This record gives sequence, C-alpha cells and structure tokens, in this order.
Amino acid sequence: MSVQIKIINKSNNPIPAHATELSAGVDLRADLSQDIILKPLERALIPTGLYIQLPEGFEAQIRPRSGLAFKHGISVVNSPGTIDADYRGEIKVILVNLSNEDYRVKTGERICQMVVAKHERINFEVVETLQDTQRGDGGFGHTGNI
Ligand SMILES: O=c1ccn([C@H]2C[C@H](O)[C@@H](COP(=O)(O)OP(=O)(O)OP(=O)(O)O)O2)c(=O)[nH]1
Repeated sequence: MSVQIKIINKSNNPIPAHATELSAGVDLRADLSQDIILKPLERALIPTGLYIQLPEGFEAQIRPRSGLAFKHGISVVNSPGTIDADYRGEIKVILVNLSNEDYRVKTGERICQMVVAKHERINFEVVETLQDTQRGDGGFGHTGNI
C-alpha cells in the first residue's frame, strides 16, 4: 500500500524501507542535532523527522528492534506505540535503556521498527450477559504452568 510521508530532516536520513522482501516493518532512524546519552533506566523522546498520513482504518505500531534490545537493553517504553491515522505530528519514539550501562543514541541510528496494521472501529453494544465459554473468566495462568 502507498502511504504519504513528509520528511523534515536534520540528518538526511533515507526514506524508511522494508529491509527484505517480506519484512513486516520498516526501521525508523533517530533525527537528532546531537547524540543523546541514555543512562541506565533513563528514557527519552527521540524525534524521527517523519510525518505520515495513514488511510482510514490503519494504524502504525512502533516496536523495539530485537538487536538493540538484546545487545544493549534498548526498548520502547510504550511498545507498541500507536500512530493514529488522524495524527499529523512528527513520529517520536520513547526509548528506554534497560541495561546497566550508558547508551549513546546517535543521529541516523535505527532505533525502532514501524508496522502498519489494519484495525476495526468499535461501537460497544451494552448487554446484561455474555455468551458462556469453556474458559469462562479463567485467565492469568489458571490452566497451569506447563
Ligand atoms: O510512540 C508514539 C506514540 C504516539 N505518537 C503520536 C501518534 C499518535 O497518534 C499520538 C497520540 O498517541 P497516544 O494516543 O498514544 O497518546 P496519548 O498519550 O493518549 O495522547 P493524546 O491524548 O494526545 O491522544 O502521538 C508517537 O509519535 N509515538
């Protein structure tokens, strides 16, 4: 699908693109005028320089990159962040450092991935009872650990 994108870029980052033929997401890059140091457990709102216009019925999800998470403990606080189809502001990413060492976020670095997904719009219909199921209200581990 085609998505309109506006780029206001301090760092000359390329247009996001799928890395392989079947990648679900596109990596987004930090658009910074100077590097940011994230101390252990510190978080920061990182600009991307990207503005998108999604079609009605679609959202974009901001998710961590597994390599950064595994190697450096860098994650996205509100994962998956939601970009609404009516949002016209800059896409920003709330990164957190979950490691015990400082992490330097460099401009142009790939900090997260963005996946575009369809969603429904809900009208709640208020009822007195819900249909019975085998699970009922069992959850939170009620089927055991194994
Ligand atoms: O990781 C994120 C999450 C959200 N947004 C932008 C796009 C989204 O459409 C808007 C609002 O996001 P959300 O609904 O999560 O924020 P909120 O805290 O509920 O704020 P609001 O009251 O403005 O909706 O902020 C981002 O740029 N990055």
